[in-house]
This record gives sequence, structure tokens and C-alpha cells, in this order.
Amino acid sequence: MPGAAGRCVRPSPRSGRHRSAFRCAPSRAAAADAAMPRPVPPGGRWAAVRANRLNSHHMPAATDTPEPLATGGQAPHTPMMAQYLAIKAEHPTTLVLYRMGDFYELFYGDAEKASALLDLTLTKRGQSAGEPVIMAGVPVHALETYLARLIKLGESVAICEQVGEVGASKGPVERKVVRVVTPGTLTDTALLPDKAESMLLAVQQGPRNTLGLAWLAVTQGVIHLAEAAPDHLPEWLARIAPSELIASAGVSPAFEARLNQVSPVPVTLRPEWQFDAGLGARKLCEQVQASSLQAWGAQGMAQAHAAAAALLTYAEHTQGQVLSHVRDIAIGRQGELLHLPASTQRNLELTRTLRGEDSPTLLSLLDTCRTGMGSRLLRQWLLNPPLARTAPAQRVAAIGDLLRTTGQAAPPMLALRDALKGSADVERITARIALRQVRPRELVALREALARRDLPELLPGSPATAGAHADPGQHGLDPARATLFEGGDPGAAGEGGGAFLFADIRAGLSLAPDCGELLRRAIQDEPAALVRDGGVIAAGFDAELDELRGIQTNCDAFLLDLETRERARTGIPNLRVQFNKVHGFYIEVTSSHTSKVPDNYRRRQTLKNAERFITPELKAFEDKALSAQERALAREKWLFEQVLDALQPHVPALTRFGRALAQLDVLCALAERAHTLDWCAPQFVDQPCIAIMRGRHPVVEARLQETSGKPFIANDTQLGVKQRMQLITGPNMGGKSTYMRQVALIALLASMGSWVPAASCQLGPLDAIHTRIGAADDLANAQSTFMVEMTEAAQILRTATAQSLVLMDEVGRGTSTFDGLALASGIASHLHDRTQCFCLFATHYFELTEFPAEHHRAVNWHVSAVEAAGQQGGADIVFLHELQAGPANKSYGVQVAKLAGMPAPVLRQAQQTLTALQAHMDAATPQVDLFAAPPEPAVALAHPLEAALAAIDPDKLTPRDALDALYRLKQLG
Ligand SMILES: Nc1ncnc2c1ncn2[C@@H]1O[C@H](COP(=O)(O)OP(=O)(O)OP(=O)(O)O)[C@@H](O)[C@H]1O
Repeated sequence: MPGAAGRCVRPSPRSGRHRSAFRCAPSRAAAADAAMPRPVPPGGRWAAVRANRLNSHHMPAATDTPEPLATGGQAPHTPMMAQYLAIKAEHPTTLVLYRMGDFYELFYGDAEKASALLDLTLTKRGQSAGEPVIMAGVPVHALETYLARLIKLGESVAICEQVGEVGASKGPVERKVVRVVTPGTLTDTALLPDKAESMLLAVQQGPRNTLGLAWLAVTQGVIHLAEAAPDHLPEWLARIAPSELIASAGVSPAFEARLNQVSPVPVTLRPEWQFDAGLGARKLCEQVQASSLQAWGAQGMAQAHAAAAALLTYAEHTQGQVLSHVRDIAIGRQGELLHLPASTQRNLELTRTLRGEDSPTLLSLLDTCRTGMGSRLLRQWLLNPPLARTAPAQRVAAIGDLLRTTGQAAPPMLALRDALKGSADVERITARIALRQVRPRELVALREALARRDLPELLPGSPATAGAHADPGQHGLDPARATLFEGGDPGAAGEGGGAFLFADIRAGLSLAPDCGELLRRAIQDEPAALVRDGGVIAAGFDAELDELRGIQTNCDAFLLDLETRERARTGIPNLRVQFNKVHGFYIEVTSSHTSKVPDNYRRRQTLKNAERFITPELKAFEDKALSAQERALAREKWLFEQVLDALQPHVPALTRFGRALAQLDVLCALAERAHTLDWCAPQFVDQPCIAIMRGRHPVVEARLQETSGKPFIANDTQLGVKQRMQLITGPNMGGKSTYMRQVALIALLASMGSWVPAASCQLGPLDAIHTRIGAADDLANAQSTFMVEMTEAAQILRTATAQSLVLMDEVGRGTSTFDGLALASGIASHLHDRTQCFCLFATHYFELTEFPAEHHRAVNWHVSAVEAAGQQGGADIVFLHELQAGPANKSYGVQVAKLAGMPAPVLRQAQQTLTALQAHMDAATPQVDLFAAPPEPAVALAHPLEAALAAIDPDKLTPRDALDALYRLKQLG
């Protein structure tokens, strides 16, 4: 919709046709579509309805048809199809839903596509430009259902409404695309998941290996910018989880291929001119209403500005207006966030299980938020832990404050969570107010949220909570646990850091604008779902509306009075005055009394046992009642628009209010988790270390409790300057992977500012969590299991630093034993000697247990297991899941296979082969030195041409020097 940006395109209040209880006139909207060919009655339910409609009086007579438009030598298109085709030309890649009376119609290719996707009946009607018109349609009242299905299938849809006055001009009624619904720009509550954002991401390919990223959720008030190296794109994509990705049509084919390879959603190419850095900077300044981006630290990010230009242009295009509620910019800087590569996010099952499900994951365990906006913010905190410790330390302290009890008072978390229960999604409702798409019931929910003035008083540190006394048991809190943090400092967290956070939240909550009063006066307590149905504006808000409604209310009294009078006049005792939608008002007389009917009764309908009549008096009343109904509806729509206008100035404060509620909700959820799951406050320290006492894997522990009720065995972790690497051995199923993941999860939870599943935890500086775990083919990208393994390992060796935590689970297992062992030992040496990171290295290669002997910052650990007498003879293995110092002495692979139900003959043969292999190994020649320093690479003598080239510094050459150098090089070549 070029040129639509910056202006609000909405249907005029009078264009939509409502269905009232009193309505009996035919829809004139369809009649205005003067040039539609007469329909051929098609098959299918909806199609049949439309065929009837168009065959009846709704369809204009052929003589009403304005002159068709000429198209060169061919037969011309009818004016309506010409109008449709002009609109379609502006939306070539989007399905256009074209409003015709009570239906949205799709034509030609769109109709065929939608019919296949939605199982709609495809019909052909009349002719336009000498061809039958192929069409399919959906009824207006079912639009949301069909939209949801199309969006789920990744389609974008342009909604084209009738915006002109019916009969205002010759030809079809004026129509416009009022909104384009795309997967990344959803705003409708019915189409959006509660707990996840629908993110639109724009990627700009910059020069010299840089990328500009800009993303937003149209339902949030903030636009995010980042610049990153292309290598980090998968990590950003995993973090942002876009629903739609746009890039410039001018990107190189190689870059486009790479984008398609790493993007989880199809990439849409947009015109190159829209990716303009200058335009982006201007648009961003307009959004935040400032003359410079300095205050947001967003100046000088040319690539991100270019992406933002396209992002905002596209988002405005879909909404048909500027996004007046987007008033903030957030910058994501690679160097300011804990590096969580996409593989880490996947392997640690942060937001999705390895099978692609939403639960059980760390997020699903953490998310006991009371509101959708809380859940969405929690996801953001989890995937974007800052490197700087200020924010996480404040959150950790705030959780402590929420759990702290004073005397008999219950911890503030309980009352706050009660108060937050059922709270409206203020964030999304605010965005929908700004976009003028809000529904009446959402305004009622907002009004209720605004009415909760007590929230600030319930915050820790407020006078009210300090003196409050409540029975913790009332809230389902175990009194023994409730006093856990009584009075004093719950661990290292309570250093007053929480107070800053609560001051911020209190400010946001107190800013709750005073639009609650307006909403209370203007909107009914239980309004209709849609404004077009009426029954939204409260009585007493507008005198004119009250008067129009009065006419309808008096209707009943009038009808009763008329009935009494007519019975007296005619002497017909069972005469009744009634109404139905098809025939309007009528007087019904049973057949036995029709002889008594007066002369001024006109027959309206004949039934089996009765006749229905109208009188001049009743007709006059009908006209008055129907027009009052129509006028009341129009007035309500107009008043609703006035309310929206009045709400616009409150949007920024409402946005902050929503943000404060979301923050509070997340902190309370984390406090609840910490309490229920018995977690502790982590301590941030400056010296390099990860020191955990009695750490647990939160998700495995919860699963164990749910399924078998077995306890999780806690384990300690001591990583520091002297002990940077743990070599972990032990049987399959022994708990190696669980242990390694638990360390990573605890480090991540602490980094985001949550409490952690441990008895105590000290965390030094941490810049990344890398994981090389599990085996997975990437068939889509033609990579074998081993190739994926090596690619990921290589990536880690290149990017990990001394402040990174690296998890290596059975690296080398994807190839032959010798190759695997050789690679595993090489990788371990590199991580120990060069990277010097914190590393948990699990392996089944016993040879590697020799590693610590020569590498002093590495230590052997093993997960313990014991053998017990088995039921069918032989020994069964019992896993203790306890981490013990030293290497494992056995691998128990055959015993684990037995547990897995391997047939006995196979097990016997395996045991025999194992014994023979071990005997052979024992007799074999001494070991190779696996960890010998690698030979220096042979230094090849450089070609003179290379040396000459290396000596040239192009920036320091004059044109003359450059020419001389070129001649010299030519001679050497
Ligand atoms: N500390 C623990 N306490 C209780 N149960 C545990 C513990 N650790 C692991 N388990 C249980 O053991 C199962 C196997 O653990 P895990 O996958 O970590 O073993 P593994 O040693 O990595 O095995 P493999 O070498 O085959 O990959 C887990 O799914 C869990 O049910």
C-alpha cells in the first residue's frame, strides 16, 4: 500500500453493515457492486448461500451495470473486477480478501490457492474480460478462523474493506486494503499466542562482513537494533525466534542462500531502496520523537538503521498506519550479552525440547507467570543474559526481597501473585489502542487492571508490607518454609539491589494513567464482543445515544399497548403483535378469526394455521424503530472512536505500566520457583570460578518427581583457576550429560538473575556457554552426524575464551575409535592449553583418563555405579548418579544393553568378545603418547610473488607507485 504510511486508513463508521434484531431490509452493500456478473449456482455450503444472495434482490439488474472498461483489443473487465485487479496489483504476493457484502471473496489465482489451503469451494461466475471469474469466499463472521489458519500456514493476507458510501458514485463502492496480516506483524489477540511474541526481523547485509538487524513485535512499544558478524546470525535468530524475516532484494545470491539455510522461517525479499540507512535513522528519530539517537546509544549503527528503515516501512504497510506506540529503542550488542550459540540454546533445551516441543524445558519449568506479558518477558530474560552483573544482581536481590518474611507477615510474593492473577495483557491492549484495533472487552480488562491501585503498596519496602501480618499457611505456603528467610538476608542476594528494581517498578505502576475513569464512564461492564454489534457504550455517557436507545426500549411497551388495543377493536382474543428478522413487525391472527380482520390490515404472510398482517400504524412504528436502531449503532461506533482518540495521549504511560506489571510478574514467578523448588541465591564474584554446592538439574529433577518420585542426587562442582577442566567418565546412563547440563543451566540461571537449584553457588565472570552434545544429522544442509559434530567443535575452539564454559559430551564418537580418540585428545589439549576455558569433558575413551597426569588444570571425575546380583544370573548395574573423584574403572556398556532389553544371545556373544578384546589390548604394545605436543607445521617457502604482495600497503601508494608495483608483480609472476 505505497503512500499509506503515516495515515490511518479505516472503514468509515457507516460503511460496515450490521445485523440488527430489527433488520429486515436487504443488504445494499452487495447491490452496489454493480458490475458483478450473474452467478452460476455453485456447490458447497457457503457458496450456495452466496449464490442465493446474489441471485436474489441483492444482485443488481443487468441494466444497472456501468459500462465495462475496455482492455485493448480484448473484452473489457467489469468495473468491479477492474477495481479488484488494481488493488491486487499492489499486493501481488499477498492473498487479497475482497469484501462483498457479508463475504470476503478471493479471485483467480488467490481463489485457487485459498481453496487448496482452506478447502473452500472454488466457483466460476459470469465473465470478465471474456473469461469466467474464478472465485472462492469466506463469510465475514468467520474471518478470524480462516485468518488464523492462513497465518499458521505462513501466508500473508490483505483485508480489503468497503470504505465508500454505498451508492455515493456510479460504479462499485470504494474499497481499500485496511490491513495486511502477516505472520510477523500479528496484533489480533485471537491470532497471537499468549506466551510468545510474533516477531518481525529485518536483516541487512552490510559491507566488510557486518550485518544489521532490526526487529520488533508490533504489539510491543520497542524496536530492537543490533549489528553482528555473519557467524553470529544463527545465535541471533535463535534468540529472536522471528515469525517473519525480511531482507533486501539486492542481497548477494550467496547471502540469500545462507539466510535461507539458517532462517527458521521463509525469507521475504523487499525492495532494495527500503533498506536505506539515512531513511532508517530519520524514521527511528520520528518513532522516539527525538532529533538524535544518542540517548539510546543507537547512533552510528548504519547497517541496523538500514534494516530498521525496511522493518518500519513493512510494519506500517501491514497496519495501514505509523506505529505511534513504538517509542523506545533497545540495542543488543554482541559483546554485552552472554554468548549463547544456537546449539547451546538447543542442547540445553531452554525453550524447546530436542523433539521440538514446548515442554518440559527450562522455560516451561520457570514460567509460572500470571500474565502473558510476564511469560514473554521471562523468555527474553532467559535468552538475553547481560554480561554486566548489575541487572542480574538486582533481580537476585529482588527475589530475596519478595521471599523475605518479617515476623508473622507472609512474603510479599504471595499477595503480589494473587493480585496479578487474571490481570489483563496491558502491553498488547495498549498496542491495540494505539493501532485502533482494540476490542470493547479488552478495554474493560484494562479498566480492571488500572483499578488495582494497591499493587505499589504490596511491593517489598513499602510501608504497608513492612507492617503486614498474615497467615502464610492461608496462601498454601508451608509455614516452615515461609520463615526460611525470616528477617535477615537470604543469601548474598539481599544487598539492597532489589530496592532499585522495585523503585523502577513502583514508578511504572504509579504512572498508571487516569484513563480508568473515562473507561468506566464510557464502556459497559459487559460489552458486546464487537463494536459493530452495538451494546458497548455505557448508559449515561452520551445523551443522544440514550435517547435512541430509549426509542427501542419503549418498543415493548408500545407493542403491548397496540396488542391490547387491537384485541379490543377486533374482538380477536388471541391476536398477537410480534417481530421476526425476516418479516419485521406483524399482527398474527389464527385462521379461525381471519373473518374479523379490519379493512386496514394488509397481509404480510400466510402460514398453515394463521395469517400475518401489517397496519399503517405498525408500519410507521417499524420505520421509526429500525431507524433508531441504525442510528444508535452508528452513534456507538462514532463514540467508540472518540474514546480511542481520548486514550491516545495515555499510550506511553500505559506502555510503562504494562512493562512494570510484566517485570513484577517475572520476579514473582522466579521467587515462587525459588521457594517451591528450594533454590538458593547465587553470588557473583570477581575471581574466575564456578563453585556449586549440591547442584541439581532442575528439569530432570522435576521430571523424576513427576514420574517415579525418586530423588535427584545432588552433586558439587568446583571449577576455578587451578582446576579448569573436569574429565568425566562412567557408565552410559550414569548421569554424565545430566551433570554437565546442570552446571550450564545453573550458570545461565544465575546470569539471568534467577536463583538456582543448589545449596550455594558462586559465579565468576562468564562470557559464553558452548555445548557440543549429542548426535544429529543435518540432512537438510547435507551434513553428516560427524560433520555436524566437527563443525560445532571447531566453532567452539575458535570462539571460546578463558571466561567461557564449554561442555564437550563424547566428542569424537561419530567416527572410528582411533580417529575419534585422536581427535578427542587433540580437542581436550587445545581447550586446556590454549583456550584455558572452564570445560566439562565427558568421554567413554578410557585412554583419555591419562590426560590429567600431564595437564595440571584437568581432573578426573566419574559418575558412580555398582554391580548387584542380577535376576537371571550375572550382574546388574545400579546407577548411583554420584560424582566421585578419579576415573571410572569400567564402562558397563553390556550391562546397560541388558537393561535396554537386548536379547540374551547377543549379550552373551558381546560379553565374550569384550573379554577377548580386553585380553588382546592388555598384551598389546605400550600406548602411543596421545597428548604429545603437535609438530610445528612445515613452513613452506613463500613464492617471491607472495612476499612482494605482502609488502604492499595499498593505502600508502600513490597512483604512480601502484602502477610501478603492478609492473613489478607482473614480472615476478
Ligand atoms: N543426579 C541424578 N540423580 C537422579 N537421576 C539421575 C541423575 N543424573 C541422571 N539421572 C537419570 O539418569 C538418566 C541418564 O542420565 P544421563 O543421560 O545424564 O547419562 P549419561 O551418563 O550421559 O549416559 P550416556 O553416556 O549414555 O549418554 C537421566 O535421564 C536421569 O533419569
